[in-house]
Amino acid sequence: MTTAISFQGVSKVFDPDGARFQALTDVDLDVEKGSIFGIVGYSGAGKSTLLRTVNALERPTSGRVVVDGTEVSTATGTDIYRARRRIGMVFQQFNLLQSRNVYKNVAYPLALAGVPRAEVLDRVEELLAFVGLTDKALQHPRTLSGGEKQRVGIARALATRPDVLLSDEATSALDPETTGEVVELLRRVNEEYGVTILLVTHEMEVVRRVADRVAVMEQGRVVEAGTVYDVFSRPQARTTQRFVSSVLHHVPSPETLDRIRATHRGRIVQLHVTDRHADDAFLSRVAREHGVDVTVVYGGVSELQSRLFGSLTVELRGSDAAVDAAVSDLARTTPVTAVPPAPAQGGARTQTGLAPVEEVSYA
Ligand SMILES: Nc1ncnc2c1ncn2[C@@H]1O[C@H](COP(=O)(O)OP(=O)(O)OP(=O)(O)O)[C@@H](O)[C@H]1O
Repeated sequence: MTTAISFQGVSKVFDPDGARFQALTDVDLDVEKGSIFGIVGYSGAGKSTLLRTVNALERPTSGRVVVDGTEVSTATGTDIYRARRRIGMVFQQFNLLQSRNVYKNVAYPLALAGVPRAEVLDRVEELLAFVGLTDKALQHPRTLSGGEKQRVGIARALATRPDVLLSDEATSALDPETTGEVVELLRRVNEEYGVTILLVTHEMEVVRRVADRVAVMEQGRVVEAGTVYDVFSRPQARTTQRFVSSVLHHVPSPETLDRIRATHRGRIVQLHVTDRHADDAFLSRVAREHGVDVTVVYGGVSELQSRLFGSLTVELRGSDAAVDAAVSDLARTTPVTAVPPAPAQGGARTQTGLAPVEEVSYA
């Protein structure tokens, strides 16, 4: 893989007025050229600080940040100026110049770079057409909707033909429909201009829709990273499980599980479904071969990056030996988690809703 952005042991300590605060600790990540890489985490996790090291708006206290071969973390003078021209940025609050119209906002970085006027005109026209705002060129930002303002922000960020686009919560101020439009636009920026996108968000749905890979941050550290498929289908860290459960509803909440338990007296297990099961009537085969009844009592299957994944909660009924054999058989192709009887009223519950307490894994 060709690496566009490399974070190598990046740590950042803020020390305003002696109040030392460690915002980043030993972050190691590589972002592949031409990919969309999501960084998620709750407020204060250090996402923006990490993003801002890429264009040297923040300097690491230790470690290195390398963008297309240039070590931006130590670059100064013309080196940093040159590196920044290759890196665009969009912000949650758009950061448009209110006194200038849409055309002049998009033209601004080109004017700063001393690009000849005729060239500026061509580039701005092209970009306004790309983001669908040709007819708004002479309007001022205050007359635009949030989605339109962000499209101006994206056009402006692309003006100098960057290789990398940094998106800092670009959709967080937008409603869900407008978020979808902006996410779609980011996908086109990636596909049509080949721009590598590093995208900070607290919205897992945005990552699900558009990112190739994702890193989950907590208290300044990366707690999990991988392809979007792997992270969504088998989240490991508790924070990741919370984020994933906010957008996927394949797994019953503890309350729903209690209700299921009350009406289904057989053995209840939860199964991960992956694309290994795509054309496989695995449940009916297991039922037939082991002479057990299998009923799906909860679950769902989604498609992510053109691959299947999900979770099924099933009830198995038959003799203990037959059910044991069926569970062992299922566990050969998928992780199986046994669901114990519902706890008595007031009993402990998991916080995430991803799996009941005292689960027994057969995987
Ligand atoms: N210039 C600064 N001086 C002191 N502390 C800072 C500074 N910038 C950020 N921090 C602190 O570093 C921590 C991480 O902030 P950061 O903005 O990177 O988090 P985040 O994950 O992007 O969260 P949010 O989405 O709320 O911005 C926060 O506790 C924040 O208060």
